[in-house]
Amino acid sequence: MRHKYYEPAMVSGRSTGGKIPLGLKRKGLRIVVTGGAGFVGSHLVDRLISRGDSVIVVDNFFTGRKENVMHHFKNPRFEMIRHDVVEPLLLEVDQIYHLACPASPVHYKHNPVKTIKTNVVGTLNMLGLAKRVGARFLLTSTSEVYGDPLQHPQVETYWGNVNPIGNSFLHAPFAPFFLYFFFFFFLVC
Ligand SMILES: O=C(O)[C@H]1O[C@H](OP(=O)(O)OP(=O)(O)OC[C@H]2O[C@@H](n3ccc(=O)[nH]c3=O)[C@H](O)[C@@H]2O)[C@H](O)[C@@H](O)[C@@H]1O
Repeated sequence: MRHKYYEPAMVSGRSTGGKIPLGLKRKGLRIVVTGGAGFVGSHLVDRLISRGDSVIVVDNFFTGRKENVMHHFKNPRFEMIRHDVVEPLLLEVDQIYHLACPASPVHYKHNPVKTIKTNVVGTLNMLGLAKRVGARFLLTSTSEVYGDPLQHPQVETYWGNVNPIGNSFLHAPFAPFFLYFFFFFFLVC
């Protein structure tokens, strides 16, 4: 009986957690990072590039800055698109990290209707892309979903101190449920 030998996938000296057959290098993924020119997004891009993935940043530069990612400009595994996620976008990718959103109160209150569109329509567009190309999807949210937390810092097991019937209903994390609702509605009706 032949045995397959596996080793942890190592890229840049770091284990990626998955297992690949001995002797084979981990294949780089094609990843889109919306909001990748922002604070959190640009650090995520650094990490993805350093582990060998190809990254497409999609950002409308509402608060993000090219300077945050310009050190990757000459890297053939890096691309950047000025695009508002409220408009649909078709890209062939393996994974989607969806971070595009005005983050601080002064920005998300600047145009509340546009903020809701970004969170709901933008997230639906990115979920639609994920469904079309079979990509894995990660949605980032905000500590605001904890409401006025009773515990600091908030650990993963803490469910927050929030009234779920309030404005939070319109937060982007609920968009997947809207999507399921619409699919169900159109399939059944
Ligand atoms: O903690 C949080 O609440 C926020 O944390 C991060 O936000 P952060 O990186 O701190 O904020 P920015 O540096 O402003 O990054 C947001 C990025 O999204 C982009 N963006 C914003 C709005 C928009 O409509 N489209 C869009 O691409 C901005 O230009 C920017 O590059 C996440 O990116 C947000 O999704 C999250 O809401």
